[in-house]
Amino acid sequence: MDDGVLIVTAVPAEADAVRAGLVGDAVTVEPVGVGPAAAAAGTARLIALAEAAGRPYRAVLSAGIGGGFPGLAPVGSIVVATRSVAADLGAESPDGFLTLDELGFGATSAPADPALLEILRSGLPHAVTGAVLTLGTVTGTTATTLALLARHPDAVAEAMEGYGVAVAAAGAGLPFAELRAVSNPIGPRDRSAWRIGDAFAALTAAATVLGKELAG
Ligand SMILES: O=C(O)c1cccc(C(=O)CC[C@H]2O[C@@H](n3cnc4c(=O)[nH]cnc43)[C@H](O)[C@@H]2O)c1
Repeated sequence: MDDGVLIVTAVPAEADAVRAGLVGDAVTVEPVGVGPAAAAAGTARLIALAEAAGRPYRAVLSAGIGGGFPGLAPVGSIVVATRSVAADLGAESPDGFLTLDELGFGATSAPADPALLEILRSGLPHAVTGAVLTLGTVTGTTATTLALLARHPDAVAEAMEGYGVAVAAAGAGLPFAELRAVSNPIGPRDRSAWRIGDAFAALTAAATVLGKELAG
């Protein structure tokens, strides 16, 4: 017997929004904290606890709100990640940013599991798909927005946890995917432009569909 699918969010309000769309107990939703370190540590702990209880998860999703790149992922839209990228993990140099891969220390891009990605895309046909960047610092200037897009032309959104959840899932040999509801445009910081309620509503609607797709 397995414990189904684990959906990891950053904060309790995101977990509540996801749970509000779910029926049954095939999906477990847990908040583990903001940022990639909390996400990796919290996810690894939840996976280990489930394994120790003899009810291992069969897949792990990172879900929550996120920023959308203007013109690519509008506020209120749902984003399905083709890959989750640790976009600020590396080194600055006079010639530009060097990724961890370029430094020879490992991969900074975690691709979505192909089967999970197909489930998300077919269940959410209106979702925007593309790379979702994981950042330790929320982008707040046009310069950083443009630099990120130049380094990652396939990026459509950013958040703070996906890559961390992916590392924990990979460590346990579990399939991984990331889903985001866009709460704000990426760019010059304007907290008044955040539409967190709209994003939570989109998250609940997406969970309603996914609960059925993931239960099988
Ligand atoms: O308003 C602030 O100053 C502020 C600073 C840091 C984080 C927050 C959050 O509310 C983030 C919580 C959660 O939301 C995700 N998120 C949402 N929008 C973005 C974004 O544009 N860039 C990165 N992350 C974003 C993130 O995954 C956090 O867990 C508020």
